[in-house]
Amino acid sequence: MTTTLPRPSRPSIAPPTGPLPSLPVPKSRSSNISPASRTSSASLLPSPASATRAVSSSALPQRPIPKTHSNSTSNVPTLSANDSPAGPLPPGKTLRKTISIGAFPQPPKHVGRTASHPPSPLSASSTPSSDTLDQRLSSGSKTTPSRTGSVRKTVPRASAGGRGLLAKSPLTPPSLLNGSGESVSVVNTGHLSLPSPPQSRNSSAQGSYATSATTFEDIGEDESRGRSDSKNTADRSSVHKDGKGNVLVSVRIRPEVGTGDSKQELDWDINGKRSLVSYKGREGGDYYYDNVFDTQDNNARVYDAAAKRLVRRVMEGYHGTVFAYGMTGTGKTFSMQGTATNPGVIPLAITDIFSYIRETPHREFLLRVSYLEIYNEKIHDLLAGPVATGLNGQPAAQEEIKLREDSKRGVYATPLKEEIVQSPTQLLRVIARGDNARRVAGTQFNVRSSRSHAVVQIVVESRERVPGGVASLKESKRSAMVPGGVRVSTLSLIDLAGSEKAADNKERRTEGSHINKSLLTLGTVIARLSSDKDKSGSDKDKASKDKHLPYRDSKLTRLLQPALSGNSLVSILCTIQIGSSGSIAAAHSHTGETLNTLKFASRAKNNIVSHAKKVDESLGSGADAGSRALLDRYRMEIQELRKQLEEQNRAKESKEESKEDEKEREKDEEEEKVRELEDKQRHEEQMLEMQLARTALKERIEHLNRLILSSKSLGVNNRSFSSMSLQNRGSLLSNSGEFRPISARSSGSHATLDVPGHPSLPMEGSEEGDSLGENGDGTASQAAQIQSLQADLADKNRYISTLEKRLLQARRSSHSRVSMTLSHKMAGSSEDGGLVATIAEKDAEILNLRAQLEDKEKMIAALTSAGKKRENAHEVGSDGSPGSRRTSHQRSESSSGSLRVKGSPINSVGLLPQKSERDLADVTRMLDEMISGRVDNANGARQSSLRPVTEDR
Ligand SMILES: Nc1ncnc2c1ncn2[C@@H]1O[C@H](COP(=O)(O)OP(=O)(O)OP(=O)(O)O)[C@@H](O)[C@H]1O
Repeated sequence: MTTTLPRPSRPSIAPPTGPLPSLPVPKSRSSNISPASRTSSASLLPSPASATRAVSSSALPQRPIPKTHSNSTSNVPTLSANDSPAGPLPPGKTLRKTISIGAFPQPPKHVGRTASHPPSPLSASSTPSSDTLDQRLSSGSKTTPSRTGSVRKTVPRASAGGRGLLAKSPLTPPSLLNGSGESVSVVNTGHLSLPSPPQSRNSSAQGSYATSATTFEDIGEDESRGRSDSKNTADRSSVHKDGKGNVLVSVRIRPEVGTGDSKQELDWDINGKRSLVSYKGREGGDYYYDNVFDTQDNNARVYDAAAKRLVRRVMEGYHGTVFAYGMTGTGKTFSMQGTATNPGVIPLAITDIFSYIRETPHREFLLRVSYLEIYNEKIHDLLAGPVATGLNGQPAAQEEIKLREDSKRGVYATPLKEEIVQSPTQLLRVIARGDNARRVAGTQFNVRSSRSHAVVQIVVESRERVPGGVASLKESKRSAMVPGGVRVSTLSLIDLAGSEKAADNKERRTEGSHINKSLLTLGTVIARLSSDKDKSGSDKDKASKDKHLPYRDSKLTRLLQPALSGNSLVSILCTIQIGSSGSIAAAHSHTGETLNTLKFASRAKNNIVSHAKKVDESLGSGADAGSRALLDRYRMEIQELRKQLEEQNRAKESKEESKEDEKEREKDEEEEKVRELEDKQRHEEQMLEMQLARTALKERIEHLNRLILSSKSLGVNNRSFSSMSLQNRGSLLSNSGEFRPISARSSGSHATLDVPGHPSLPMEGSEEGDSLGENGDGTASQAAQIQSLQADLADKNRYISTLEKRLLQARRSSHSRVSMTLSHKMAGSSEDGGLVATIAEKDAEILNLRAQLEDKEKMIAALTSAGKKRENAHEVGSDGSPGSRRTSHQRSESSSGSLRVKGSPINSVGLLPQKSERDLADVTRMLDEMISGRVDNANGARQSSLRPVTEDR
């Protein structure tokens, strides 16, 4: 099984808690109310129609007084023995002397019925006990020797009669199904509030349904338990053979209203225990039926004996039909619907249906209900709701409901609304709604006479549940297998309109003629069933027989065709009224009608042959969608929906996956952005660092340039002095012309960057105490200068290497992090170009600095060698030449003199030997060239290197 269909509310053991259907006001409708005005029928206030009826009812005595119809031109079907299509019956002869009994319920032996203690509607079944049956069967006589249990002896008339009429009086409690909102009382009675008939109504295995598991194929067995005499054994065999056991006929006598102690009543003998009705008057005789209910029997007993078993069979898969037949006002509606305190066949069947469902956990059920009426030979849907009003204020034309026939469904009305119901309360509400819409009117004989035949159809679909619990249910769902087919059976509960004499009112007369005509057709069909039954043995014959039967003469017989022709289990409840509380004429009329009803019942019992079989379980597949059981269609729909759900789930999952992907992508993008931001920040930091480094470098270069320029300017202006300048490098010439050795380092101090390890330099213009040297001849000063220059050089070297390192770092990080990351995005951008250019500049700067460094190293080397040579020369001079020790003044003079005489500076001084002088001159020249050349280069480079930086800024 692939699906689990909605189950009727299982915990219905508890009383229904919801509000019960709003019940209609009695007499709220009349036949002169058009279908369009049906809506008003639900009103709780008396309607004009009810007022009309009130008048008509008040015009009548408390109980309708039948008129004398001796010379009436009535069109009532008078199915007397003489004019019966079945042929005349001999006077005084019963139509049926032996009966087919107990086809439906088998009475529990312990349950008996006593006249003084009418059974409670909730008590166990009170069908006649087997003793009674035995007694009845053993009598076998036309006359009834014993009057035990007869109406005369046992009926407390006043109370019974009072109950009868009051039920339909506007002041009396309304009918259970069409009363006026007696929901509380309904609940209080317990009939509907305890939807657990197994306990309350003894439908359990211990009760009257001890054989509930049997089917109608078991009927022979059931019957054999209820009969013992040979006569009935013979009858039983015939019953079993021809299927008459599937037809149950019961007669119910309505209690009298008023005193009712008329002579007519004395002519009747009602023996419920023997299921016998005896009439001693003209055309009298004994009439045996399956059940005879006397005036004390309540609806529960009627249901238990006449319908309960049939209802159970329907639940097991048989079609079943229960209908009430009888003269107007005899209690058909009372028996079918009942009252709040005395629920009838319909509500009791509903309770039993749900009890059965509760007791059958291995099957699942689906119930749908429809409710129609045949009024003036037209079918109306009682569940269709109010008829819409057209533009002209007239009721809109409704599609006519027609009867159709197919092999699967038999005869059915279409289009007809079907409602799926899931609880007894819901089903009762639906039926109450239909009752509200049904046409009723006050007549001479019944203040609330049904003017139509009403048909409630409950379709029961059921199928086996999946055995093995949830696991196998899942398994079968997966394989889309259905464990069993769907069984569809129908329970038809029919309240016929009563046959009646011609009414004064024209409308009533029209209605009456239609009612009577259809009832006459019904009688005719049933009578002909009897005449044809011997001729038709086979199915083929049956079909040809059906053709000759006038089913189509009326809508009622057409609708009942499947039941009457044997496809259904049938239970007929005939209602009669034997007394007369009116005039003698009325009593006569009653007697005639009662006898007609009794004859109809006997013919039905004798003639209707039912071969009802359990319906086949259809697997649903193959059949067209329309004819498929709803349970099947639901299963397929559920499968389809489940498939859709799975697809939706899959789509949702993939959507969620892609959503997650997108989220991840977004996350990645965010991370990328953060990374880029960090890179950018780092880049900016590096740029700042580089700029700082560049500034420092620039200043350092300026400083160095200043130093170099001062040396150069000295060397360039006076070549001879340049040699001195080598000695006094870094010294400044005082205004007075005296040499005042000043540390060259001091001039650059202001520009010195705070380079780690760089010695702090003295302020510009400060003097060094030992600037003249310890000898005062400049030798020491030169050495000091050399030292100072060396220290300076070391500083520069360190600084340059620091700068180099930082530049290298900057370049690396720029290349790796910034340029690499951004190059693909910002390829060709001006910033990138600028960066590359900056790096190139830095490289050039480094190269320049390196070159300067080299120069300086060379200078130092030259100075060092010059210093050494001078020392040597000095040593030579001091060996023998006086005046070798000169004042600084003299030296300066000679120097200046040598400077002045370009090309022979040393000669002019004449202090150094020739070779040494030449060497020194070479060195000096070389230094001059180097300095001038390098400084020019450095200046050019500086300017070029500074330019972009300035531009950058
Ligand atoms: N067994 C009964 N016990 C008490 N009252 C009864 C019984 N049978 C019928 N009555 C009362 O008799 C009146 C007529 O009954 P009901 O309307 O059921 O007759 P009917 O056969 O349906 O008539 P119609 O064919 O005109 O519709 C109602 O007031 C009903 O309460």
